[in-house]
Amino acid sequence: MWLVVNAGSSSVKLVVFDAGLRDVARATVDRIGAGGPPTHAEAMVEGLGRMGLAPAALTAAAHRVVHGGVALTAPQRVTPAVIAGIEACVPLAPLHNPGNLTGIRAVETLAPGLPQYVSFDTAFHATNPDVATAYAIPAEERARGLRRFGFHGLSYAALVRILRARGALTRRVLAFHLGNGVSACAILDGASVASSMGWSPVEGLTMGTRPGNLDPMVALDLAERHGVDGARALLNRRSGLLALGGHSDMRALHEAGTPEAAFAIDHFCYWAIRHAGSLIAAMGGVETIVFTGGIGENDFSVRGRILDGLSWAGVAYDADANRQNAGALHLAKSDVAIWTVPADEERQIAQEAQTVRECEG
Ligand SMILES: Nc1ncnc2c1ncn2[C@@H]1O[C@H](COP(=O)(O)OP(=O)(O)O)[C@@H](O)[C@H]1O
Ligand SMILES: CC(=O)OP(=O)(O)O
Ligand SMILES: [Mg+2]
Repeated sequence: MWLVVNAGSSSVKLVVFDAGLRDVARATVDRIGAGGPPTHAEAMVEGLGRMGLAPAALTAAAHRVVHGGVALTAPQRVTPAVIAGIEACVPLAPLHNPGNLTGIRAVETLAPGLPQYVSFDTAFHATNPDVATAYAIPAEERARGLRRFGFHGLSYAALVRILRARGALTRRVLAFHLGNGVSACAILDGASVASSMGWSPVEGLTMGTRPGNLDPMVALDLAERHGVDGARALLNRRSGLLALGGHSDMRALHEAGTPEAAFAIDHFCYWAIRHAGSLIAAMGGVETIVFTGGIGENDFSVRGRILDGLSWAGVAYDADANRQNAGALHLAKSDVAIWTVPADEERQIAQEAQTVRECEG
C-alpha cells in the first residue's frame, strides 16, 4: 500500500493506493487558514486520523512538492539532500514547500524509516521552449536560475493521461487549473509549451491570496515600504481574491455577494480570459479546453464566464451540462471540445514514485 500526500496551498489530500494503483482510502482537509485548520500540520494530523492508517501496511509514501528549483525536478527518493533542496526553495514557494516538508516529517513520525518519494510540480513544463522560460534579464542573473518554471505540472500530466484515456487528447489543448493556486497551460501534442506561472507560483492568473501578474516595479515598491519579507508575505498571503473581495475561497465569495466579492470574481475571470488568449497564441490555436481544480471542476458560473470570454475562439458550450458539472461541456457546433477533469495529482504522484522504486530494484 502506498500513501500519497498532496499538500496544496489551502488543502491536504491523502490517498492510499494498493499495489495495482487502485485507491482504497482518501481524506481531504481543505480551507487551511481560511476557516478550516490553521496550518498544514493540523491538517495532516486531522487527515491521517480520519484515514485510520495501519502504518505497518504501508510499503512507501509519496509526496507532491511544488518547488525544487533548477536542481530538483525528477521524481526521486527522499534523502537529507532532497530535504535541504526543498528547504532552500521555501522563499520561492512559502505557501507550499513548508507544507510539503510537514507532510514528509509527519509520515516519518507515523512510520519511521518508511521509504518516501517526491514528485515535483515543475517537471511537466521541462518541454517549454527557452523563449517561453527566459526572463529578459542579464545573463549572470539568468545563470542563477532566475527563469520561468511553471507549476501544477502533476495536475496537467494527470489531465493529459485522462484525456488520452477518453480518446479526447487533441493536438492543441488549453488547460485551466483553477484551485486556490490558479494557472493555465498550453499543451501541444501532450507536452507543455507554455504556462502562466513563472519563477514562483505567484505569477499568472488571479489566485486565492496571490495577485498573479503585476509590474515588477510594484514588488520593488512593496519591498521598499514593507521590507523584503513583508512584501513576500503580502504577495503570497494577502493579495488576490482575498485582497479584492475579502475572501480567498471562491465559495465564500459567492456566498458573500458584496460588490467587492463580485469585483474579485470579475477580476478572476477577466484575467483567466486574457491569459488564455496568450496561451492559445503560443500554440497557434486550440481544439480542446479543459478545466480542473476545485473551482474548475465545481464552479459553473466561473467556468461559464471564462467560456463566454473565449467565444471568439469558436467555443460554444452546453449551459445545462455546464450547470451540472458534466464531463463534456461542448455543443455539437463548437469548434473546440470542452471538458472537466478531476485533478488527479495523487495518482500521478503514485505512478511516478512506483516507477522510481522499480528502477531502484
Ligand atoms: N463547489 C464549489 N464551488 C465553487 N468553488 C469551489 C467548490 N469547491 C471548491 N471550490 C473552490 O476551489 C478552491 C480550492 O481548490 P483546491 O483545488 O481544492 O485547492 P488547492 O489549490 O489548495 O489544492 C477554493 O477557492 C474553493 O472555494
Ligand atoms: C502551485 C500551486 O499554486 O499549487 P496550489 O494550487 O496547491 O496552491
Ligand atoms: Mg491545487
